[in-house]
Amino acid sequence: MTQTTVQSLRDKPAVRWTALILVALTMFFGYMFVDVLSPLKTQLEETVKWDSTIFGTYGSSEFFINVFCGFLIFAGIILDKMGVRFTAILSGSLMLLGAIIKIYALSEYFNMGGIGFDLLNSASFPASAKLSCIGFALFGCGCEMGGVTVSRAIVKWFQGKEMALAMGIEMAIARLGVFAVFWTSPMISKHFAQKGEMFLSVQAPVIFVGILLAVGLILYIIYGFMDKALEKEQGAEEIEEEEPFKFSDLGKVFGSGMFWIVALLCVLYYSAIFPFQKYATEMLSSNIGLETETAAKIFSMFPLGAMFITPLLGAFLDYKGKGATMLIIGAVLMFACHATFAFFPFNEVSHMAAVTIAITAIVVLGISFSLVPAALWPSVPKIIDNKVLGSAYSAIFFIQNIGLMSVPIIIGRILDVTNPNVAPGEPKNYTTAMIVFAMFGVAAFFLGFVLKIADKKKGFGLELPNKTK
Ligand SMILES: C[C@H](NC(=O)[C@@H](N)CCCCN)C(=O)O
Repeated sequence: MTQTTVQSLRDKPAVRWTALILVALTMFFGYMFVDVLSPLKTQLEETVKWDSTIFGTYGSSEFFINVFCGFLIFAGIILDKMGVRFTAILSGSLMLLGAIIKIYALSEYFNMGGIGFDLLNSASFPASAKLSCIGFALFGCGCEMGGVTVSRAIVKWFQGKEMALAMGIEMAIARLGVFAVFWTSPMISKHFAQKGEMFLSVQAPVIFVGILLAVGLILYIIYGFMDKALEKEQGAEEIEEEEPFKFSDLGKVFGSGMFWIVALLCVLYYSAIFPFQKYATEMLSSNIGLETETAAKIFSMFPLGAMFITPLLGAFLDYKGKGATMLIIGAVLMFACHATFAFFPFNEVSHMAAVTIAITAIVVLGISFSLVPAALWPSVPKIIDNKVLGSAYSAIFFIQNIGLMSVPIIIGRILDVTNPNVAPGEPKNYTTAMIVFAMFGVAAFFLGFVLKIADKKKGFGLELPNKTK
């Protein structure tokens, strides 16, 4: 006699992996948009007169609303109250709205005195930059909200199944987005620059990724139908999710010493990664004398390496442990890369040697960027009570966003101060800026040690494997 069991949608691998691909693709487009202008810093300087301070402020603006209005905390509440479907579509819409504003800000029409130009323009801060910041800030709300929502969606579909693998793959797909944009953005820009279309040379890459964000919103809507079908089938209460957000949870989270060590380690480490991405292309062309397109291609090896190694290191952590050690090694490697760009005399060696050393340093940073995220995020459940895990993650993101917001401004200011007589588009001295990035590595290294010692004393099991035999 054969027995037939009714399979839930979650039990069908093809269905749950389709759900993952739908939400991960939107994050892929989101991460592309985050860095769409990063390889074009020099062109922005020449075309729309953004000096390094302005560029830094623009880079920071992604996090303005998340930090100053505490939007990330509200995002958690919205997610709890309205659910994954609504929040996913809201975050996708915010990302698209931000993109449309940025596309308008970089248009020839606007910059030639179009609607809103006179209202926003000032000698010290061009209207194109102000409006781009507004667009990027709205986009940033959607992107960070999307990040939290996607994690929740993965829990919904994968809890009790391949959840860590699904999270690793989602992160890898996001890294692929950064890789893709460091290739496509300079290529599109060059195409229009060669035709003498200066505004389009910075606007067209944004239009391209803006269209992808519209596709991303459609994917979120399609995901919404799958989400609804799952809820209808099982009933929302049957799906084990994290506890709903409560303000009192924040007290418990902020009262934990271990939370502060991890949150500070996170802000220090990520402050030397995402803000560095914004300056890396110009730093490479300045240090080694490369064209923008070539410098961006070299830098694209960073997210690509991280994409392949992160899931492997996640698996290593699952079976062998050594989470705190991985954080320490990651910080050392990050310091080594930034210190190389700060101190190595690239102009005193052959071009070939300079390029080889630069590529090696970038690959080392890629390994570091695999070690730290692979070890950091899965460490949080070991030190924080499961009941307040959702609040802990949003609190860590909030603290991290403060660093991601401040550092690009600081680096931009440093570049302008240390390069007083450098004309727009000319190579810059990046030594001081790179020393600052390297110092974040030193601080993260010490915090990694503090974490390891605290773990040894209190027995959180950060060095132990996740999987029990
Ligand atoms: C998972 C982690 N993402 C984050 O930390 C985000 N809060 C920051 C993303 C910055 C770009 N918007 C990661 O990507 O490792």
